[in-house]
Amino acid sequence: MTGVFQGSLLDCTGEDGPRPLGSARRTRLAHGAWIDVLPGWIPGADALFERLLATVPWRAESRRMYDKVVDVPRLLAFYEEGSALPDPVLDKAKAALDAHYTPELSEPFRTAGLCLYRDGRDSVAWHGDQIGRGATEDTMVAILSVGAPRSLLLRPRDGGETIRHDLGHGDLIVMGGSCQRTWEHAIPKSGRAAGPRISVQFRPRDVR
Ligand SMILES: O=C(O)CCC(=O)C(=O)O
Ligand SMILES: [Fe+2]
Repeated sequence: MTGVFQGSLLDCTGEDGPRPLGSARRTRLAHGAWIDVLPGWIPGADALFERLLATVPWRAESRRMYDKVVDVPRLLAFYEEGSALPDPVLDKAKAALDAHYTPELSEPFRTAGLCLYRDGRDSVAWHGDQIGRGATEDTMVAILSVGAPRSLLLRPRDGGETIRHDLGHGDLIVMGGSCQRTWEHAIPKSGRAAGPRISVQFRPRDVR
């Protein structure tokens, strides 16, 4: 969470596998939402970033906005339930998330969405992951960030202060409880020179 220094330091420890999720710090938010944050969760995150950048079949998407078709400002890849993830480190990450969160979530994470923010002009607008059950039920979305840190913002839907976490280099954030329906999140455009970042979102079935 604190950027290049911490990312590189943890990369040098030679540990194998994700750090224990028991050390994630939980912050309870308004309306029954919460976030868990664990900086430097994945050792070797900078190498993982390079591999994902090179091997994932990144797609550009466009979306209709009123009467215009606009490019989505980031590249995407989606791994459906049951499909092989693009890197063995992501299998380990998913297994660790399942082992830690299944008692609370009552189901495993099933899908992995990947976003590539090529530079500070790429972004995602304010939204909740509300396609499917996230609109009506408590759930979890776990996001692993690799590459250069970008700010992930969270704000309550009904107004209130915005929370910011700078995430990259193997950091983990898990959004839980009512977070997808009572809060919104965004990765705003950045005027500062921002290097590329990849996020991997693990979600349960029928949450998107
Ligand atoms: O890149 C991120 O950390 C957030 C991505 C996101 O919110 C989404 O794809 O729904
Ligand atoms: Fe999202």
